[in-house]
Amino acid sequence: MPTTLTQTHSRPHTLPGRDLPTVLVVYESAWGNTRQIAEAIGDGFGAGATSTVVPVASAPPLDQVHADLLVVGAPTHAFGLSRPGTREDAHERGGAELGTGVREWLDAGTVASGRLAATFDTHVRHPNLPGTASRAAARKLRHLGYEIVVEPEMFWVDGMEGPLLVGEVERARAWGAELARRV
Ligand SMILES: Cc1cc2nc3c(=O)[nH]c(=O)nc-3n(C[C@H](O)[C@H](O)[C@H](O)COP(=O)(O)O)c2cc1C
Repeated sequence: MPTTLTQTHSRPHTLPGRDLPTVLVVYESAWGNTRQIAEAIGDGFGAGATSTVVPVASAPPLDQVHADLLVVGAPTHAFGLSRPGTREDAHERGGAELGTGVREWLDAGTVASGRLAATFDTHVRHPNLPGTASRAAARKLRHLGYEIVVEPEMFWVDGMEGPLLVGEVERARAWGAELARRV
């Protein structure tokens, strides 16, 4: 079942006295490719966690995130995380108008309020450009004191607007399931 801001999963057979881990997936997306990946990652957690998937504009301030695992995803813009200018560029090319991004959300954080984090991005495969949003986000989270539980992961789109390459949604679901085993 897809997870959204308002929907959460709960395990039907929870052991008495053992709470489910909580996972917050925060994403940025101009054309919806990163959103699809974020939702598939949330699906991958299945009933093993209470997971919430939320666009960065609706996310709580980073300092108020107390999830057992924080997952952050963004489209790669200019070899890293988007900036106001690259988001404006995306909007002029037909993407959504985004008032803020993952860079600003992370930069507003002052301390790791959680312990564990993971990052992902969407990225054009051809040509294979250097620099990714997921590595930039992981650096910022590490700097705040988060432990990055797995290597930053890239998911491939066919071009500026997407679509995602065949199999990437399934790979994202599998990545979510793998993350669920790390919390
Ligand atoms: C201004 C701008 C700069 C971009 N720079 C890069 C880049 O450096 N490397 C890359 O692989 N893709 C780049 N892209 C393509 C984005 O990665 C692609 O638009 C994104 O993955 C789509 O995801 P979304 O639908 O979630 O916005 C760029 C896109 C825009 C709009």
